[in-house]
Amino acid sequence: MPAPDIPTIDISALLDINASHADKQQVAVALLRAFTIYGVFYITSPTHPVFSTAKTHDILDATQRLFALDTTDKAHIPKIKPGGFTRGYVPIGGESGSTTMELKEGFSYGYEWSEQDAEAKKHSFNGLQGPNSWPAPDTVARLDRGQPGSFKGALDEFYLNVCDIAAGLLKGISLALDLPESELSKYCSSSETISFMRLFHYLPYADAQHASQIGSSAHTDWGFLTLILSPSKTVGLQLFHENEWHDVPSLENTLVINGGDYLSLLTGGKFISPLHRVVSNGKEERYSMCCFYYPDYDAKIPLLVQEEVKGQAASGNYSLLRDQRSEEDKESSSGGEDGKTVATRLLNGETNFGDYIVSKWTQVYRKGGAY
Ligand SMILES: O=C(O)CCC(=O)C(=O)O
Ligand SMILES: [Fe+2]
Repeated sequence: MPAPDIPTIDISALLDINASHADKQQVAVALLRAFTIYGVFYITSPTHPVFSTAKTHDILDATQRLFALDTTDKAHIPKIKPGGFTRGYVPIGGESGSTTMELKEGFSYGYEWSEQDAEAKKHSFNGLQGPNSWPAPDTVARLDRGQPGSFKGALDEFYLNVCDIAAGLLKGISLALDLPESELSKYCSSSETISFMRLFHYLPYADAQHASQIGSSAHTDWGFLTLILSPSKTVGLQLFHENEWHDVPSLENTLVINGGDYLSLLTGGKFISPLHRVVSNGKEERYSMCCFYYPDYDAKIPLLVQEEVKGQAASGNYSLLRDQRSEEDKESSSGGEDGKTVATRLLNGETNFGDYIVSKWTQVYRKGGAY
């Protein structure tokens, strides 16, 4: 299906501390429309480095070099583990949001603590904070291609820049909700230390029905915002809108924004957390760089919309509130609280966002995985 008329919004005013209130308000109006009709849209800001062809090339190049490593090098990158804190290599089949095999490999990294900070903080890290898991130093040196520090440098810079863009977007979203500009930032005082970036390499598969294999199963994202760069022009991300799947093709010098479940719940469902998936055209590989921007670890669902939120939860469309464990894991676990009970505690403000997300990552972890 051709894509619906998904807008591209120039968010420059939200990134410029000297912008006028009227300019920011204009962006807020566009955001309100995009979030309430689609939940997915493109953003750009022509003078910001993230939206430049040169920086897009750098980050794609670093991503492709990483996934081009041979099996032995990849085997030395620590693999993601169950338990919530997701850093390191995601092998093919090592994760799924459903019972379908997801044909992708990934690399997950986030805030780069200096060694001293990591050492000093190690006893007080929350369940979503901790040091990154990079490839072995000799592998990183090869990825640097003669320019020491360039590989990690490109990835770190991209992550921090994208977090800044997310923080800017929150101002516009606050205005779109008729709240003071700084309102939603209150829930994100240390978001960049628990949010993270995932680099993905999707492999082609032949199943045109996407039943036995898929790139990423149909799901909604759990957090505040997801910001996606995918320089490949091939088929990939799709949005479920008005009962049909629509392609969301990459557009030059833009990021795709996906509203997350947390944001949708804050707004009592007014802002859509869209159902989306990643599929293959059977021929081409695809690369994407996705930043999952979270609220603070101890954020709750604010009381302001609590009653409406309970209503939304009953409709059951959020992946955040669904049990995404494999059938095997559901069968083997007995006794503990079921997913629904824990989700209700989140909605009642009895559970932190962070503690809850830790349990979600464990749900989508799959044993094994191939290189
Ligand atoms: O790779 C993409 O474009 C999106 C991936 C995605 O939806 C996810 O990992 O949550
Ligand atoms: Fe997603």
